[in-house]
Amino acid sequence: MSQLSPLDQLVAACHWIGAKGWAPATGGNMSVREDGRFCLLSESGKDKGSLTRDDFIQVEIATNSVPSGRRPSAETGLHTLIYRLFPDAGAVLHTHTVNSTVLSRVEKGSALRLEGYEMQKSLAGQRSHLEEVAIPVFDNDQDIDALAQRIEAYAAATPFRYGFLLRGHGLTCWGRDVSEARRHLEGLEFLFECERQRRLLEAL
Ligand SMILES: CSCCC(=O)C(=O)COP(=O)(O)O
Ligand SMILES: [Zn+2]
Repeated sequence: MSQLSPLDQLVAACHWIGAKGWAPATGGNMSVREDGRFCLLSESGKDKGSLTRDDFIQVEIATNSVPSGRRPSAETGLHTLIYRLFPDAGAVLHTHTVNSTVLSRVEKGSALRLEGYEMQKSLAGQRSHLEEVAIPVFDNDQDIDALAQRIEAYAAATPFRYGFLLRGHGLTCWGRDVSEARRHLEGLEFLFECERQRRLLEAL
């Protein structure tokens, strides 16, 4: 059990993500739920690998309103959507990795289907490599409200867990707390690397 506060755990996760090279330039954004009403979101335009506690901004989950008047992530609407859709979600991590950027473009369908990998068990509730894990892939959009509406409509028809890919953009994933969100990010990123290698080798 970590002695760090959830925000300090999130700051540590951001540094870890930065060290992995998973949030190049100013890419990526991260948040943690405070309670049923508010979350704390990374400030827009910063290097997410060097964030401190002061770089997180309180946002109202229901309305996206920002009491401080500061500028949280441009993708705030995706984080708040996740907190509304998944009441158990306690932290959200969005990264721009090469694997998630490329695979989401190569995959032309509406989901990346992972099957046959022991590491699927890094995802909460997965018990066997024989089960399929479907990670939805949504076309990217600069209109975050429109994108959030598309994701919400998809989720109503096709329930999913863990995260989603934005085509040519990256992965957004979550967990019940920062620790689980980190595990899901690391597990999914490993699975994406495997899937990229498998597709490359099987094309030979
Ligand atoms: C070069 S990053 C483009 C914007 C983006 O996709 C991202 O994740 C970072 O945006 P933010 O407003 O959260 O800094
Ligand atoms: Zn992004």
